[in-house]
Amino acid sequence: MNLRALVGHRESAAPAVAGECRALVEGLWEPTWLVDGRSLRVLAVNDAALALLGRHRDEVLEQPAEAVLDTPEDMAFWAVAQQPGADTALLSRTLVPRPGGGTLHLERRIHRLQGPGAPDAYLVSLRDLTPERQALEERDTLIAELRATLESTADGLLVTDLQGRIRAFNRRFAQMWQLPEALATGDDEAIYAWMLDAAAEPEAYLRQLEAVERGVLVPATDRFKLRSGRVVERVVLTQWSRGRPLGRVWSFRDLSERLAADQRIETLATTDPLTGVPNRRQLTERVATALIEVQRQRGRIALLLLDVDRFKQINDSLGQGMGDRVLAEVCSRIRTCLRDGDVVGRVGGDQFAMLIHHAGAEAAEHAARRILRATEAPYEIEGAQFTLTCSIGVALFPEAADTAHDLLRRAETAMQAAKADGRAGFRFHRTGSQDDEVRKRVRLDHAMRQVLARDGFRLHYQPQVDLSTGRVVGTEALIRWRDPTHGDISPADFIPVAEASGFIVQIGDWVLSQAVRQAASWYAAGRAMPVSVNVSALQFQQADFATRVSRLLAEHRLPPALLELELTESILVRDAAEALERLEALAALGVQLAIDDFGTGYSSLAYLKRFPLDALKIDRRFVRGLPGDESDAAIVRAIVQMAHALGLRVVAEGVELEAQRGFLAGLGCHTYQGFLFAPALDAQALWEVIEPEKALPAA
Ligand SMILES: Nc1nc2c(ncn2[C@@H]2O[C@@H]3COP(=O)(O)O[C@H]4[C@@H](O)[C@H](n5cnc6c(=O)[nH]c(N)nc65)O[C@@H]4COP(=O)(O)O[C@H]3[C@H]2O)c(=O)[nH]1
Repeated sequence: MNLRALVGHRESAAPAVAGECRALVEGLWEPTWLVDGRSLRVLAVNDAALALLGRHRDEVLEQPAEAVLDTPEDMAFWAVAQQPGADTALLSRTLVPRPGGGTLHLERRIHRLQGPGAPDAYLVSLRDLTPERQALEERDTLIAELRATLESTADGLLVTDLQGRIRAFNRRFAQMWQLPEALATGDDEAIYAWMLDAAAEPEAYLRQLEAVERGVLVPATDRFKLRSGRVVERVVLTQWSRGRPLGRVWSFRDLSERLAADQRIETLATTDPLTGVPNRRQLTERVATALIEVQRQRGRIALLLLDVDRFKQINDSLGQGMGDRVLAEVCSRIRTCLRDGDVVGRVGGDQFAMLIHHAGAEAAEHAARRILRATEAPYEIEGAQFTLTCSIGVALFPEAADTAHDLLRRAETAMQAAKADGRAGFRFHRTGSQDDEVRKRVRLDHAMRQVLARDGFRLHYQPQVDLSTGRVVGTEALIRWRDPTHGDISPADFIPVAEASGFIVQIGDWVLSQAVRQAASWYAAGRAMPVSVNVSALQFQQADFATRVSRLLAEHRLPPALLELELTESILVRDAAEALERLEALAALGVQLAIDDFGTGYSSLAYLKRFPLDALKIDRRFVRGLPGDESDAAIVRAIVQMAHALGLRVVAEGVELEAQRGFLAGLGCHTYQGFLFAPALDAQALWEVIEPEKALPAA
């Protein structure tokens, strides 16, 4: 409907026009009224205006214009409206009381209708801004609430659009990434570069990021480490609006404390707080894991259970604090006796369990003896000096049991048996056949002691022959034991028993003095014939070993160069620093030092260079396959080359065939010994080989 056209009629037919104007105003959506231009009285007003302002039609119709809206601004407008040059229009916002309470935010427009045919009237219309204002206020509140939520979370949050442009991040994010103040308002690239630089492994970080970006809409979670050492979990979620992805929310959570706490809980749950070693629970688990592994490889393990004898007395007499110190010391001594990979755990008040890998009866026995020796050495704690003993029970897998729980129980029973046996010792958990074996070893050990006491051992000497000249240039002393009933007993059988029981020290002493005496007597007879003597680890470890050697040489007036000591590789590896000291003392005496059974142990160039050695003996296991076995040939060739490079003499053992001799000579090996030339002979027979013309002088 055309307002102007309609209102234009009023001039010609005033009452009809007033009615039309009213109808026109009534028909408008907006709250509107019409004010007569001359009288400034309200001509017409629509229901929308009356409802909004809470007025009744009769209150305003024909009334002065300000009867509808009486704000100061409106009143001022109408007051001067008749004056020449006065404003003909007004547009502004205003506040009026809402009928029934509250305030209305209005935009009011007064507009004088002008132009040909237009009635002389003012059209006043209102726009209710209240809902818009409310929406704005609500949005501001919502934003404030969201911001507060963003800031109140413990996670670092970063909001980006789909192109990765940063839209917002919270303070925690800036803290977590240690974002400098200047960067916080910096450009996106600088922030991203900073983040990349803060990652402990930038390459991996980038790869993870790319993976996240590829899967735009898929929620992703990953973890990475910062250079500060902190571990961060990242969760990426897509932001949606009306079914369309808008961007992503990256939340970063610092897991370091949680992981450390988990670790602490795990440690508390699995370790013994006093000694720091695994507790019973963890030890049992470790045994169970080892069993699975060992079963697969058909291997063996030994479980030793140690109980400190009469620990209650220690606790009662020295106090519980000291008792704890003693247990800690016992534990640390046990640890020194174990190899890497073996495990000690505290499984009870004064009980420790040791898991020994790859150990059969012999190795377990060695370990038990080592541990007993270590724990029985004198203690000095806070000025108190004392000694203690321990009892050990040994259970072997697969003989004794095949579960961790049973193995522990068997070790415990064996430990109880050791206690019942008088303490300060060890016992195996026994099956019948093991019993037999141990009985045999005990008998052998006993017999050995008696043989030594009545001087029943003999030494034989195996000639060592120069490969280039064919002359005998040395001998190896080998112990012999002939039992009246059992005949010859091989050193390969009784030496390990003597080593396990410690009796090897006495046997070794005897061999050494016997060999020195023999070499001295050959020397006195005009034959400088070097003698090599096997030295066991335990013997070598005696603190006064070098002194004893020196005393023997002096006593028999043997030039030190005529005595060679054969040591096994394990001696050098076990306690390298101490071994070096002892070897240097021996080298200083002038005796020769050789590594026996070279290649079977822990061959390492490092120790060959470090120790003052003179010779290497190639183990006869490598000589056996010569010259046909390629791997033996390669090993022997490598050993000879290495010895040449280090300026060491090489002696090949166990040469039985001419072809072996020829091969070794071809390689430049210096000497050999073996049945090809002669087995170990008694001194008389050897003399006949080396000095057929001369009679043997008495040893
Ligand atoms: N198949 C074969 N064997 C040969 C040949 N030539 C020599 N043999 C044997 O090889 C062994 C060499 O001694 P070993 O490697 O030091 O190995 C020795 C050594 O480890 C130990 N042993 C012997 N006597 C002593 C000793 O006085 N003290 C110490 N600590 N250990 C000793 O007992 C091991 C065995 O000694 P034995 O039975 O005397 O065995 C000796 C010797 O008789 C050969 O051509 N073929």
